[in-house]
Amino acid sequence: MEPTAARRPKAGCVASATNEGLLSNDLKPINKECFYVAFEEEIHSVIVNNKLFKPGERIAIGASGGKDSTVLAYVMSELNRRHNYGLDLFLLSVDEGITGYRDDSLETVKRNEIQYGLPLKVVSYKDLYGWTMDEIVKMIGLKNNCTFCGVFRRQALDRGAALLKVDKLATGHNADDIAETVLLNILRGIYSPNAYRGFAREFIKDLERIRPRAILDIIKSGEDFRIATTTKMPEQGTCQRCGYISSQKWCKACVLLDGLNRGLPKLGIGRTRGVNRKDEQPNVVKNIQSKPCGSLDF
Ligand SMILES: Nc1ncnc2c1ncn2[C@@H]1O[C@H](COP(=O)(O)OP(=O)(O)OP(=O)(O)O)[C@@H](O)[C@H]1O
Repeated sequence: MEPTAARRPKAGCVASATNEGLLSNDLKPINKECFYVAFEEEIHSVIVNNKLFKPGERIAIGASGGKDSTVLAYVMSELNRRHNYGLDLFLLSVDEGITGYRDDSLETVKRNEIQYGLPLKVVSYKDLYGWTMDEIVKMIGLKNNCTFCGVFRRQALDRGAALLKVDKLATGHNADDIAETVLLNILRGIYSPNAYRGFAREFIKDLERIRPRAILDIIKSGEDFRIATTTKMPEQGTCQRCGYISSQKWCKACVLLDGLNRGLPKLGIGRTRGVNRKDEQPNVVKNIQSKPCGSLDF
């Protein structure tokens, strides 16, 4: 997608989004230019029909420099202008401190800042937690570092959003990501946290190859789940340590950070549910009665 071109719907483009994908009104696959128009207008109708934003709101766009959030930043700024949403948009990036990876993609975000004229705020793990991911990997190795990365990123986005005083945060999570989360939540209920993560992604890709709509069907199934009225739901509160969102006394980020700072980084990893099982719980988790803050998968 050419990022700076302001694309206005063209008179000849009559394509629309259907359940079977993007088609022209004579049900032929659409060309590139009309695809862009249909794609953007489909997003516009989702925004309008679901009343996602109100005029005057401040919105942060989680900008990783990857393809999904780059498209999100482009489409949000374009639709805001085209349809006069009246939103104040910002780019929010988390620098995890991964040499050769995030430093490169942050360069893309800096280009987006200029191309779309959106103010950029970068928050770093080093500033927020005192550790870069490179330093964490040195301590814990390659096996469990994704837990730190995902949990810290989720909270870093909250913290960045608070610094920017935004009303909402938009992320570029796509249908594959949501379908994967639905499957993982089922597998976690049956097996254990983090089990089958790689399998779930591969399985979704295999299904998509056979039948692209399978992704949307999995999402629909997830939306249709009903939680038994007898199930006790976690209550949203704040972490007693850092003050950020948590359903437990300490949020997962503080549990992990505590382990890191004590030189025992594995303490906070793994299933922290069932705190009463002595054989399963490291001391730190028992002491602070920690349970997971929720699914923190990005
Ligand atoms: N370092 C980051 N800084 C800001 N936002 C992020 C960061 N990492 C992820 N996000 C947000 O979470 C979304 C999903 O991230 P994920 O890691 O699953 O990458 P992805 O699906 O490949 O998306 P992208 O192509 O945008 O990187 C991103 O689109 C972005 O909005």
